Amino acid sequence: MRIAVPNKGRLHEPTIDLLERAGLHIENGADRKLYAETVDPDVTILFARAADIPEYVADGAADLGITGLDQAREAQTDRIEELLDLEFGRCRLVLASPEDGDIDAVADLAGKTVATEFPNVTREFFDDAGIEPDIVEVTGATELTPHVEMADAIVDITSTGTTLRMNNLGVIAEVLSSSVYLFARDDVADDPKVQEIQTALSSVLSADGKRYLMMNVPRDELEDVRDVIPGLGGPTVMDVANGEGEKVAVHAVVDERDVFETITEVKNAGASDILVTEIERLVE
Ligand SMILES: Nc1ncnc2c1ncn2[C@@H]1O[C@H](COP(=O)(O)OP(=O)(O)OP(=O)(O)O)[C@@H](O)[C@H]1O
Ligand SMILES: O=P(O)(O)OC[C@H]1O[C@H](OP(=O)(O)OP(=O)(O)O)[C@H](O)[C@@H]1O
Ligand SMILES: [Mg+2]
Repeated sequence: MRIAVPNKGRLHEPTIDLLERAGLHIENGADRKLYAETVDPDVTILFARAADIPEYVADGAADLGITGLDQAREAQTDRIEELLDLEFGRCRLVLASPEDGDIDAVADLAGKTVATEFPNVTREFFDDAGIEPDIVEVTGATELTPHVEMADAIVDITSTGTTLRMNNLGVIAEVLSSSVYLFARDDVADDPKVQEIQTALSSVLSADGKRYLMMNVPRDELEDVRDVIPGLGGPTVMDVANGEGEKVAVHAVVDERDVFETITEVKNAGASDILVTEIERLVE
């Protein structure tokens, strides 16, 4: 099984980090290497440009890919499936034009020029709007093009909005909302190994923002403590060795945001020896 992941740029680090946290430790990867083995002898990592990854997967060079949804849409292939939203690399593809110009609406672009790194997604957007502007493909610094009379508007990525603001561009419409996904070629999407990888990645996302809470509770106070523990399916209750049946251990998965308040509440309800730990993975 081969997974294509971004070789550089902003998606590289978080992708590697996610694979590591999912237990797919990379064994012999080195800077500038194009592939690497993992702890799982059946899983190899290929390093490719974020924009090329959908193509790699569709063509069979890789079986799985991790890249932005925007890139997958731009590749216009029906051979890849979106398996899992990995919840990072969140951004929007937007149509934007100079704040001080006369383009204020999608309809104003009839007969005009739009510059973008995403010509296919852009064409589809304008097709849906029933408008046919000229589309000029660029490979970066798209925000510059309206200021040098190359284009009347752009379709480009924005997240914080800083780049648009700095270049005096205003958003006219959203074209696509994107984040990084795990993709698979359609003929391997149901493969057990693919499912295994999907479960491993998903378990990292499920653990995000969760904490594991452990405490000892006198058996008489168990109901009071149980009442104040929020979250996931109720706590696990176990007898404490040598506790002579008077105390039980209570374990629970709690939302990180609830931990502070919960500790005070369980303590007031009679719990002691309270431990809070991080959770690496949570397979639901
Ligand atoms: N500003 C941003 N905020 C969040 N996600 C972004 C942003 N810019 C790009 N992305 C996401 O990252 C993907 C890769 O971006 P891009 O192709 O620009 O690579 P890069 O990280 O800039 O590296 P390089 O251009 O050097 O290959 C985009 O397709 C998009 O999904
Ligand atoms: O809304 P913002 O937070 O300002 O982000 C938007 C910018 O981020 C991306 O560029 P990137 O930094 O990846 O540079 P690049 O053009 O070299 O890819 C994108 O192409 C925008 O220019
Ligand atoms: Mg970029």
